[in-house]
Amino acid sequence: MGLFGGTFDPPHVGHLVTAVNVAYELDLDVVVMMVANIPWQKQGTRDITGAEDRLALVSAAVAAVDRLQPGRHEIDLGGNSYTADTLRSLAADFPGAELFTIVGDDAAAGLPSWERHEEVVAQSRLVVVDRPGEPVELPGGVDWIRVEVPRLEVSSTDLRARFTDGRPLDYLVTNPVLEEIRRRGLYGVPIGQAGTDDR
Ligand SMILES: Nc1ncnc2c1ncn2[C@@H]1O[C@H](COP(=O)(O)OP(=O)(O)OP(=O)(O)O)[C@@H](O)[C@H]1O
Ligand SMILES: O=C(O)c1ccc[n+]([C@@H]2O[C@H](COP(=O)([O-])O)[C@@H](O)[C@H]2O)c1
Repeated sequence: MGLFGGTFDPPHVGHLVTAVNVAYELDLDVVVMMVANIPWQKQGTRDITGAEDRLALVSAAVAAVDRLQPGRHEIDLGGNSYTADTLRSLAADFPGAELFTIVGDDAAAGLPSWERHEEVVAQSRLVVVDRPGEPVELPGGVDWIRVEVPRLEVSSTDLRARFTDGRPLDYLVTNPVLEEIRRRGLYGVPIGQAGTDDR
């Protein structure tokens, strides 16, 4: 089972392409896209969309995708989200499952700063995918599994900026996610904006 966690504010095609390709390459039955409740290292740097809204976007993103599932364990655990606790919770729910923690190389570089990171390494195999840009030095002492996936220069930060300044979102974010954003009036988009639905 793969654990692919994130803030997903919002989820984009870079996340989805990563998750399906890692599932395929490592022959994982399921990859859980785990929505961080409080991404403590990002908190304070900007306003973060509510966790239930972000979960609804991830649910919309993966609804039609085999092997991908939305995860609400971190929301249910509450408070700051620590991957060490998430892995424990998944291990309790799926006894005996081999766990793979999947991260982009930017997140991988930060592993030593994670809460009880040695537990993360002990409880799971660490999988890293490269994002576009400068190669990142991976923390030592970890037997990283590197998986090549199509590198897409997409980030949630860029998408939020596009919502603000009106640049196109097409092909960077999937239509079900855009519809859910409109339904919920997130990122400054008027609720039920014309062209989607009238709710
Ligand atoms: N384009 C991408 N390709 C591969 N992995 C990605 C990509 N974007 C994000 N990731 C990985 O997905 C996980 C969750 O990322 P996150 O939700 O923070 O997205 P983000 O686009 O980096 O967000 P932000 O721009 O707000 O920091 C992290 O492991 C991150 O490295
Ligand atoms: O466990 C931690 O302390 C920890 C600190 C920072 C990030 N993480 C995890 O790394 C993943 C990517 O995080 P982020 O903040 O880039 O969305 C996500 O699963 C987070 O829960 C985990």
